Amino acid sequence: MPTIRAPAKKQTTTLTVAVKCRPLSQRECGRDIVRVKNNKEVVVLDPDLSKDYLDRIQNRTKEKKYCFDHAFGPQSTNLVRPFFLESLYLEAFIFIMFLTVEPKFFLPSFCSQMEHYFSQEAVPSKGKLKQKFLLAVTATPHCVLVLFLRLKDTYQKCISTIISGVVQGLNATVFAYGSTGSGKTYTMVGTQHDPGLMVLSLHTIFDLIRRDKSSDEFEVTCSYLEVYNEVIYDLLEKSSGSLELREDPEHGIVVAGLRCIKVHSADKILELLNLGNSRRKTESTEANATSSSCIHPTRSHAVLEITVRRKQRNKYKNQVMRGKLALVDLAGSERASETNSTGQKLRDGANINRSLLALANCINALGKQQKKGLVYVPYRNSKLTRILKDGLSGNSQTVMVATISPADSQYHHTVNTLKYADRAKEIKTHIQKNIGTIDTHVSDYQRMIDSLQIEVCRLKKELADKESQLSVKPTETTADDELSCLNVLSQEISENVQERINLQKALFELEETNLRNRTELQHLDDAIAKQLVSEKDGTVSEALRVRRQDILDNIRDNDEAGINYRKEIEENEKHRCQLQGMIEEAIGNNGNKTYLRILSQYRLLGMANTELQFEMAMREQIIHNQREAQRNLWNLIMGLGLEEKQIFDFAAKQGITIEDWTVTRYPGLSNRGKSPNLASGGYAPFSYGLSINQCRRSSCICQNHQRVASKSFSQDRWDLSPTFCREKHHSFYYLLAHDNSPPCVRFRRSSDNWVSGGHPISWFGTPDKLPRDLRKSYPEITPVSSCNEIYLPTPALGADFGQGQKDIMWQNLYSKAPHGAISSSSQDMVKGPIVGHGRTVNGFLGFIPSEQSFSTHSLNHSVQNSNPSNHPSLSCSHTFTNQSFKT
Ligand SMILES: Nc1ncnc2c1ncn2[C@@H]1O[C@H](COP(=O)(O)OP(=O)(O)OP(=O)(O)O)[C@@H](O)[C@H]1O
Repeated sequence: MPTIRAPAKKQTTTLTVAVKCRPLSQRECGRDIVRVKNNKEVVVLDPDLSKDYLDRIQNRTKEKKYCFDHAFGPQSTNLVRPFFLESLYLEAFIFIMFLTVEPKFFLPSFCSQMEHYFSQEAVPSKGKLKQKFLLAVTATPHCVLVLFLRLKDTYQKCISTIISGVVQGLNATVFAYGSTGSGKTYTMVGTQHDPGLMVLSLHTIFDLIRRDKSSDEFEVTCSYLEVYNEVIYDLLEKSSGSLELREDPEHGIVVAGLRCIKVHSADKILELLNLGNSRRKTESTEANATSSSCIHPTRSHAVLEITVRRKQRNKYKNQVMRGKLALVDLAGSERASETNSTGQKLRDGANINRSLLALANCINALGKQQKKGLVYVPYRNSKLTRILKDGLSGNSQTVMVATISPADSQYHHTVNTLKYADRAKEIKTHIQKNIGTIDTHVSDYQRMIDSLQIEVCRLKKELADKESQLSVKPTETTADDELSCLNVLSQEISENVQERINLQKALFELEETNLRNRTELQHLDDAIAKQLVSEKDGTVSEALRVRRQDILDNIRDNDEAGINYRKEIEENEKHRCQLQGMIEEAIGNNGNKTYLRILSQYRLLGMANTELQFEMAMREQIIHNQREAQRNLWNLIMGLGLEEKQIFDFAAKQGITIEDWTVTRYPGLSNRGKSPNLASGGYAPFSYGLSINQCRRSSCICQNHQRVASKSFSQDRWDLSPTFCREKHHSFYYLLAHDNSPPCVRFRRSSDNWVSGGHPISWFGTPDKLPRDLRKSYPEITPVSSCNEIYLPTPALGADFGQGQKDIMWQNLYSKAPHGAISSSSQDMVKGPIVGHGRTVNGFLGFIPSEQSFSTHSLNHSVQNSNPSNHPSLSCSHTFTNQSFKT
């Protein structure tokens, strides 16, 4: 029996930002300009002491003040404070001494004693006692409060809560950001006497595992990598080559080939950590030689990743929770121009700054996003931001530790760091337990990759055999030359493919962002129109207008970025054609054609493998959407106010088992009518998935709330049904209307068509857009066969969005092709069974006929073509159509 599980609850949280100011070092002979107040406020004084009183009171100073979740002054250490160093401990000490010398206060009859002292004149030393009593009364809450705050102040407290989450299957990221020599490594790695966050968190993890009372099985693994010059190296390997980033549907961004070591104690990881640290790239720069206390600044970004797998032994036996803790020590954020570096050093600086600039841009965009709507976040601009993507906006509880120096010479760096930290406060992440599930089509892809890899191995072997045969031939040198030329070409072509994949993914994300922006714009327009109608004087709320303008700006910015990406893809394509031509020529001119052909085939297979991985990444997005849809379905079920029993009965009738029911109580949706979308007739902010079914086939989330017309054969009129949901999910396609006619239309996927059986026959499209004369000529749709086949006119859907589909061939909509027909463009009619379709881009529905074979050339076409159904993401998958879309 198929099973469904209630989705894990998602919790939105903001980034925790802590600032740590290191002590002034002996090498720095400047002034201390940083003040930390109340463990939260950071004041940076104006470094210019010559400013007169007037300047200061008129606020013409460069003094800056920021407030954060935590702020640590120069005296703070990574774990505990030295005793008696701080006034708190002194206060506490005095108080304890006071209590010890006055044992009467410990008596149980404390209150009555006090009454006695103050009511009876007989007590000779009343004045002294009263004084002591008042001191005790005022000191107690003060000490307790300050003690509490100070205890919270330690780093252990600051991050231990998120670390306990890692053992429960949550993700967490901690990264230190700051200029060179500001104390990032000290904070993250620490010293023997003052261990850093990496060490402390490891101890916490193992402590938690040791203290765990359940019978669950734990497995801790760790990896340590560095990003240097935009190249990823494994710090746990002695001489690691460069590693590639890959997007895994289940685990997010992963580094292919990175060593992951199983560890059983914190000490073992510390050993590895020390080993890895000794391999990090360090350099001495001008900036540091003069201005900082750091002699060998690190030039790379280091990421320690600790994964805790928890195999449950209770009733959810097959569940595996997987928590991930990423601890990141970034390189210094100073600008390359400030380091007076040249040559290799300048290149390092530029690359470090490229990563940090990309990180800063992501922080800026994410910060802006919280205030202004959806902004494209350029994660793809550097390896670092791709690695940190989850930590910045995805499923992770994240702590940013901004490190600063108190020296006046570092004023600009300090203020810059604090500015970014301040923006980062706005960033929101969504945490959710990583509970292991197995997705069938993901494993299908994995199987395909595996078989491709086997094929690659076979060819490799064949190649080696050929090579050994060739090595005895006299024409060795010429062959070698040609080979090395071919190698260079192949290398270039694989880089070219990688670049194109990155560009397409970026474009895809960008369009997703803008799609959501457009949906919000539509909602805003509706809201503004409603307000205009209801308010007679025609005044529209300023907030709505401002928001609308912001979204329009974002759309424009994103569109511009999209145009650039498209241009880059075109360039990339041209380059690829040139390279391919050169390879062909090289093969043609060569005597050892068979060998070269194998070599070329081997390279191409490697590329196919890469493209397949890209395809997997796209699928991941679709899976993500499906999960989102499933979550919304749960919301919807909860919103219907049905009894638990009713839902279980219904599910049982459909042959579905519901697992883990308890976690699905979503706030605000517990009662019928509470859902704003259902009750008010407004549009739902997201697509609501409405299918639970056993078969997992192709999938697609469609644009929500598009007006759809349906025509019932019993009545002779069109019913305009503005849907609040329109979604095809797995092998069904659902439509719900706000009103009651028809309340729900469901399309089932038959062996080769979409069938609407038992429900009114419906036509998808927008009749108001249907030209009048055509309406006359095609007054109704005739079912093609007895099983009520229907056609989904994709151009008509596109037309609803005004996406350049003016000349729609309406006759296509009524074609009576024997196997069902869906046009993949406005002009062509493609015959053949529909095996699935891709995804909506700008509200456009794209279908892929299974029997149509696409060449890589279609990619080129799709990039230039304004038809959104030919989106590059779809085209890329065309290469694999026959395997990947047939289910
Ligand atoms: N909280 C602190 N207490 C005492 N010393 C500190 C503290 N923070 C940093 N330092 C000292 O300041 C110097 C610079 O620190 P660190 O190497 O951690 O800087 P960094 O920001 O990691 O530099 P880079 O960007 O080059 O990696 C070191 O000598 C370190 O011992």
